Amino acid sequence: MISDPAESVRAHPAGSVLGVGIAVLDLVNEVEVYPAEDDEVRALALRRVRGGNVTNSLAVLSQLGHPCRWVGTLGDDAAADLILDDLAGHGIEARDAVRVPGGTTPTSSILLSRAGGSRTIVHFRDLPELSAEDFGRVSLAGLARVHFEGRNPQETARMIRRVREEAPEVPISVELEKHRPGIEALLHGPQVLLASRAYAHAVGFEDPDAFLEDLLMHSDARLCVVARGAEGAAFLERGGHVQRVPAYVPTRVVDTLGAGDVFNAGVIHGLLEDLPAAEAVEQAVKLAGLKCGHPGIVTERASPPISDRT
Ligand SMILES: Nc1ncnc2c1ncn2[C@@H]1O[C@H](COP(=O)(O)OP(=O)(O)O)[C@@H](O)[C@H]1O
Ligand SMILES: O=P(O)(O)OC[C@@]1(O)O[C@H](CO)[C@@H](O)[C@@H]1O
Repeated sequence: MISDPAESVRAHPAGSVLGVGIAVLDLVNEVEVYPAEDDEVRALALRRVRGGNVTNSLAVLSQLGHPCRWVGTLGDDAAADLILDDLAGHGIEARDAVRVPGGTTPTSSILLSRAGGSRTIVHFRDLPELSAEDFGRVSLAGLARVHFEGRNPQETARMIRRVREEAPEVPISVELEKHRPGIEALLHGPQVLLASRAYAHAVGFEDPDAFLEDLLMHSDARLCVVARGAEGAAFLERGGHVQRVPAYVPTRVVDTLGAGDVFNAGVIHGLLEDLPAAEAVEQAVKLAGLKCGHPGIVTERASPPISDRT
């Protein structure tokens, strides 16, 4: 399993992490090098696994000892069964998941290049997303934290409002992975915003400092973080200044699929452990870096933790 920050893992009976977002069937084809258009190449390996940003993050959080719950929509197909089995195997509670009659579970066809460890994702989705009405049926009792994918902004903004009103003591984080129309509606309410570099670019920023200052100014978050791929991450706390954290470079980058999801889990883990923001981001960078040197998000539950190989 991915380890290191996990070395300090303790049991977390205090409350669970509720993750809200899509679950996906990932068809991961490992190839020697990324092919050219109209090429025909043999894959070296094929994995059919559960994916999706929030469920990936929950799988890591569960591995780190946090009780986890997921809510989102699923199709009416074998992929949904695979996803539910996998979540159950990770001890992630999914009883609030909404199965859409006749629906197809979102599917990502992924090429993972062994040459560079990069992942290229072609994502298919026509499944309706979780509505605020569905979320209204989800119990907010016993939560330590809620983490939302920044998608379906109008509905997600209503879900955030519900958490603020009914469980004001529960901290909220939102992932800003892609810029979507109306996403600004998600900047008010969450204490923590976790952005990707792609999001920063999409809203017009190359420079992480300027991006984080702008994001903090236009939100009421107390912590804004941006993941920067092989350049690591940067963060800004309200009242502080931007700090950059260099990437943790594994011996060899073999698989960056889900690095952002692992990174987000690392930050959330740090905050659940009451670490200062700098330490939470540092250990998230380390966790994500370790993950890049290792195939998959979490390995077989039976296998021993990988150690820090540098
Ligand atoms: N090539 C890499 N080497 C080391 N760490 C990496 C590498 N790529 C990503 N990371 C780590 O993973 C985090 C998330 O990476 P990012 O590329 O933003 O995610 P994704 O593309 O999966 O959304 C980064 O902040 C960094 O800490
Ligand atoms: O590599 P990333 O971007 O961190 O995330 C990968 C991933 O969560 O994103 C897709 C959904 O958008 C999933 O198919 C896949 O598992």
